Amino acid sequence: MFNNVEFAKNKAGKLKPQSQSSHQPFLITSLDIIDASPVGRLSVTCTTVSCYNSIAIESPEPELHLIEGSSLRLKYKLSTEERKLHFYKNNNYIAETKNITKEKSGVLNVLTIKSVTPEDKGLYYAAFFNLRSKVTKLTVQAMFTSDFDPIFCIEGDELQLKCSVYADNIGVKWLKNKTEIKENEHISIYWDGCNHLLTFKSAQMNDSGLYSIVAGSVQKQLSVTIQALFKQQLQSKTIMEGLGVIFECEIEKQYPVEWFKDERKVHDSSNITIDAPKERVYRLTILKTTLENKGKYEIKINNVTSGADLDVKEIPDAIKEMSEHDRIMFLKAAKNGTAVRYNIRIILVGKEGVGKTSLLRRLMSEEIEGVKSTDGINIEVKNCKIDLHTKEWIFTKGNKSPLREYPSDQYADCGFWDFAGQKEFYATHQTFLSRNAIYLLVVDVSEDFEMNTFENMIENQYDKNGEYIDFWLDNIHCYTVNNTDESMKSNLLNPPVIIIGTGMDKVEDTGKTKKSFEIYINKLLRQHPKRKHLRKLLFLSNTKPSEYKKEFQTLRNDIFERAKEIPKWGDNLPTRWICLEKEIDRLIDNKEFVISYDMAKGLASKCSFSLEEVNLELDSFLKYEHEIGNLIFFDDIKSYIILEPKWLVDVFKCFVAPFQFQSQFINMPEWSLLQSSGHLSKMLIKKLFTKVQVLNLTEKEALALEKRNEQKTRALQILKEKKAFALEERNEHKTLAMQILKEKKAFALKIMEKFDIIVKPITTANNEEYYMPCMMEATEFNQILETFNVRNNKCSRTSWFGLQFNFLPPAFFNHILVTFLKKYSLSTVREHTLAIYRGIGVFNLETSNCLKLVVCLSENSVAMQVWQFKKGDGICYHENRKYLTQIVGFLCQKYRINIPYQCFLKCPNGTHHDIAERIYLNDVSKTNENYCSEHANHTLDELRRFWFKVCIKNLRK
Ligand SMILES: Nc1nc2c(ncn2[C@@H]2O[C@H](COP(=O)(O)OP(=O)(O)OP(=O)(O)O)[C@@H](O)[C@H]2O)c(=O)[nH]1
Repeated sequence: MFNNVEFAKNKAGKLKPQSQSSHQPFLITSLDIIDASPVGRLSVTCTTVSCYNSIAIESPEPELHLIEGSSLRLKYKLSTEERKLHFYKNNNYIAETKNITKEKSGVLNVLTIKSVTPEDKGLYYAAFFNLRSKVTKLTVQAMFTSDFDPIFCIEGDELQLKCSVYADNIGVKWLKNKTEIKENEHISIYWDGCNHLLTFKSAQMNDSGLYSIVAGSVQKQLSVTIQALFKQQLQSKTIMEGLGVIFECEIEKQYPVEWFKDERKVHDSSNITIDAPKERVYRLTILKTTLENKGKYEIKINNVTSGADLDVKEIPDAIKEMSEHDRIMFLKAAKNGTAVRYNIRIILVGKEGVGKTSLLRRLMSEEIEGVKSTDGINIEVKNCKIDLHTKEWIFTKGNKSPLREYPSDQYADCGFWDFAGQKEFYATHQTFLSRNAIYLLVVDVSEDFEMNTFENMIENQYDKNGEYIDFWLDNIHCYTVNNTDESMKSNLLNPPVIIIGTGMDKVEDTGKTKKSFEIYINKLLRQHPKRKHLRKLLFLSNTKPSEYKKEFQTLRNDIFERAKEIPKWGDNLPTRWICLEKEIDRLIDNKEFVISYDMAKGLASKCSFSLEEVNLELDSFLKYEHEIGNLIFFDDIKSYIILEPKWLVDVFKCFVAPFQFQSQFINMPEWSLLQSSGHLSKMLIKKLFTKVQVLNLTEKEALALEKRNEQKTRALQILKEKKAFALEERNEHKTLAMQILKEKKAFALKIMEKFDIIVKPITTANNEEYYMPCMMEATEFNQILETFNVRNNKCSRTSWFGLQFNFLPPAFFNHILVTFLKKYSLSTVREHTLAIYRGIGVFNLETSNCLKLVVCLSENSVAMQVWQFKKGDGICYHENRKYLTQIVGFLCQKYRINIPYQCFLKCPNGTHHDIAERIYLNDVSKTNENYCSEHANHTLDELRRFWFKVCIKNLRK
């Protein structure tokens, strides 16, 4: 029995002896509670007690001091092998973990902690029931004496990772993603005694992550977060040349900055401002971009760079050549975005019946059965698309989607204009020719192509192929445009011309024909600059093509390649302008060939043209479209816009009728009056208009046209809703439609007037009478001399003064003559008939009618002379001479054609059209002693005194 043994209530609620009076181990197998008082003390009776007098525990040292990371082995020896010890730390049972193992081997009980940490410090012992070992006090020295709090750093700033170890002889390794970090130009590793430092000179975004710091066998982790410096990066921009652009970025914290363009530092200049930062927002502004501003822009802040590209789109050439106001309107529209679009205009020219229409059909993959030479003046327009990447040509056939639905940045718009070859049309062709086109000059090589040059143009003698080639190349050369880099390199001129020799099926020896045609073209063009337009000679047969029609595919490829040489290829336009172009295409698809300005305004609003300035922007748009040949618009006759040249051709062809088609006018006495006097009577105008289909609709057609054209739903709605008033409304509507037709007729006349096809000479009393000199029959010059009795002794003639052009397009003379008609009063013959003839006008220089100025067209020349029916000695007509040269200068500017000329004089009785005796004013070999070889009695001074006040020698200087 044991008395006075104290028990304490252990955690598990069991009673355990607290202290023992004897050191003998004992085992209580049953315990009877005898008396429960006093509180906290129990009187117990032990019924069975077993004692293990022989059991003892041998303990490790009472104190141990370890370094973090080293291992701890506590070895306890139990005097019996049969029993196993349990281990405790700070009175808590120690369970096994990866790091903690317990082993028993015979009497040996070992507790192992593989790698100790400071958390392992405490009091350790082993126990077997209430038998306990001695306590071992473990202390652990931490390897790292610093904390490892997460680090936040801004990109570009210096990033430092620090740690301290407990002793100065301990090495530290820095790792990221299990790879040891080594020193390099951006990273330095440093230690000073116990302190270690890893430094990144400029933190990068990819420096974020979890770092490991290893000392001995201890590894710590450190989280690093790099915050992007730029809250808002620079954005790449595309801008139209002339517009301003701002590069802007926002950063986390304010730093000094530097801007670069293509790696060169950018400084403030008159066109570039670099703003001081506002609320961490940095800005570089280019006030007005030019093509030189294209490039890569970068801002460097604290070693971090944000970059963006600036693409400056070139203003289309056509816009550059327009007024300042139009350029401003264009740029305003471009601010809302631009897009690129590719247009190709192909103009087929050549003599009638050479196969232009057939060739066009072949190019469009159509059959040519039933193609006949066109009756009179005509124009056929066809469109297709070309895939810019695959170069595939897409035509609308069957149910395919309309061409306008192909995206304009991936497909080129290809428009063909096929002119009928009748030469009378040449009076008006300038309206349709464009500087931005590819010309297919079609020649039937089976015909005789020997050349006579186009002598006596006025008398309609263009009969040889060569004359046509020469004529068209001269005309096209007038439209020479600025060249692209590409064409400049190859010393070529735009617009490009491809000569297509058709009719190869009709020749016997194709090789010989090709060869002689090539030799012929070479001879024809010699060194003339017009030859630089020529890109290729292609020979084919429209009627008997090769098996796979390869020649037409070759031509398609050539067209596509040539298109790229034209300056307007890939023009960037405001997106809303492209939208309006598509709206116009839609109208053309619906056969609307002419629309009112109001209707165009409606479409422009639909395409988001600026509301306040819709008229101004629309005008600029229309001028541009006119310039590139997409439509016909005149700033001074705005009421209508011609969307398809066919409409204008229809009008022109009823007035400017080729000779062989004039039989249709046989029943019109007014037509013969026109031919003899040039007078275009009101009755004739009315009759001619009846032949223009679009201006001569039935009431029903007019009504339908009106409904479509103007989209005036008002009338329609009323018709629908108020059937009772239907009749009345219809009548009203009909009147409106007729009114529109009347307006269109007036517009057509104005256009013809604008093109100098018809003119109101100032002579006519009420100034309402039109004349059309180009349709008059030719009159012999001698006959005119007779009519005015010029050979009479009372009349003296001045010398001729004239301009000799390299090439004078017939329409150009028309313009000159009409300009004279607007300034000078025409002489009259037999009081009523105006002295106007085909290519000739006789004007009164003063009210007494004693001085008459005659202006004549001859081959490539304009010449004038004054008939003096009074003593005109000493009068100098230098003002009239200047007027002629001024007109030519003005017309060249107006029609943007470049036709060089030289001035000449000729003796009074000489024939103005004969080149032989002309004395050219820039020919210094001629001296005053030169006599006219035709009459051998006038000196140069005698010839010039009529036209020049200053000495001719001075003039040459
Ligand atoms: N043998 C032959 N006949 C051709 C060739 N090309 C066209 N033709 C025929 O010549 C005639 C006139 O052809 P078009 O294509 O209308 O000629 P065009 O140049 O358009 O004529 P215009 O409209 O009057 O200017 C038609 O009967 C065609 O079949 C060709 O290469 N060989």
